[in-house]
Amino acid sequence: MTKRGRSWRDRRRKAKQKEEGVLPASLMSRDDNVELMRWLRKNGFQETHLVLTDFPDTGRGVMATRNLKAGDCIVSLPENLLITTATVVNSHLGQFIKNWKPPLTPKQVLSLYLIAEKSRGKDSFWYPYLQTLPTSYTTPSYFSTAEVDALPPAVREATLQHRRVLQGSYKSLKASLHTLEPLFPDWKAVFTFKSYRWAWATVYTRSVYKRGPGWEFLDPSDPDVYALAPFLDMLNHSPSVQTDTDFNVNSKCYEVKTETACRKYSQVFINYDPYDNVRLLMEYGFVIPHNPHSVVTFTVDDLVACLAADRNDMSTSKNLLQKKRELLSQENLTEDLSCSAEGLSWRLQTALQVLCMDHDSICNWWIVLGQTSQNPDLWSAARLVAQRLISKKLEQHCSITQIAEKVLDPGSSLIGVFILMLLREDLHILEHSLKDLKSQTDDSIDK
Ligand SMILES: C[S@@+](CC[C@H](N)C(=O)[O-])C[C@H]1O[C@@H](n2cnc3c(N)ncnc32)[C@H](O)[C@@H]1O
Repeated sequence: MTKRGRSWRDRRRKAKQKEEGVLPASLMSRDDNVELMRWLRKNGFQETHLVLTDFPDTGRGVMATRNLKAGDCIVSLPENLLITTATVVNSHLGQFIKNWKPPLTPKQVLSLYLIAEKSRGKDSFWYPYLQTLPTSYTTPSYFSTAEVDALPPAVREATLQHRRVLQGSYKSLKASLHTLEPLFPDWKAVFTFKSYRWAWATVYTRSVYKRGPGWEFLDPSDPDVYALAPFLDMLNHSPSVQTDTDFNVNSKCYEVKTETACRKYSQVFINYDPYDNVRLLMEYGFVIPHNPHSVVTFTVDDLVACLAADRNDMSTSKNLLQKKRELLSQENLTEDLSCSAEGLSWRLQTALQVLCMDHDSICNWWIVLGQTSQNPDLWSAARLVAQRLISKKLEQHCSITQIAEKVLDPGSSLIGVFILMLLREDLHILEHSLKDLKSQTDDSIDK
């Protein structure tokens, strides 16, 4: 029998709880959470009707203890409980940050501060908060080699880029870490790449938007808009809710208002933004099943390759093709060429029709800006190319998914679960889009 890890057993238990309709487990009796709530209240956090809870499908989140209606302010966190660049500048680290060479970005400042405060243990004001933070994450810098290899090429590239940014960020600040020696005699052991990776992921996955004062000594290439917000950062994301989260300059509190009612004993979500699953995986380390914002994207080269597959197609002559490529980039039709559970995006349909035009009709290329029904012949040619495009992508995706299913063990890694979920969602989108195109073709033959 294969040995199953703790995360597998946890998920099994949660799945069983879900099947049995058992209430999710409250986390409020855990010492660290009791301490967190006590600390928050002592520092001006207003009582909420929310409790920390372990949910079967999302892990730790927040549950409503009464019905919440649209317009309710569900969290109000005073400014003194936010960690921003101002917190760091006004701390014992401030003078070091001001003199850092090369200048630090706001994300680097917050990451350094998190590591510094964590290393102070109970002496840190933030200790009750820091001890409730995850000790590791499921963002790209935590993917194993097998997990990176299992990704589709575009997502793999985004993962590697994410890692390069993190490594570059650590490398650039490393040169001046020794200046912290007066505060941290063991700075080499404290500010390691591993601790930086953790702090960086904490800032990435848990910050809310709050515009800072624009410190002249910070690198302006990264905007100063991040704030770590204890308790508020326990709220999970759902694409189907609407929330209004912002700093209220009158009350001097960071507030979350829900625009979506929530029933007592249900999980309270906020909406991070209308992100697709790739972006959620890259930035937050999770994916949403049936995410309405998920898309499979194509490049112009993908489209052209399918056009060229039809050797009789006059629309592929070299000069004409070049002209069409220029047209697409001039009209900003080279990006967001995608399909979703709703079918082909307007941009993909339009780009395909442009590519299917012949010499004579290309002068009037703008006719494709209307409905596809206005150019039935052109659209039926474009639809055939679209079918080839999607069949090809589906074939590639099937083999990527089959390999991933063999090499990834969702029983022992949550990252594996998310990667497989991402791949299967993409398969579903492609299958659905292909079916839709085929039935459109059948309908047009029947007419
Ligand atoms: C701001 S934190 C939310 C609280 C977090 N679940 C915790 O226990 O600390 C954001 C992280 O929560 C997780 N998360 C948020 N929404 C999720 C969802 N709908 N499903 C699964 N994980 C989610 C992801 O790991 C994400 O990086």
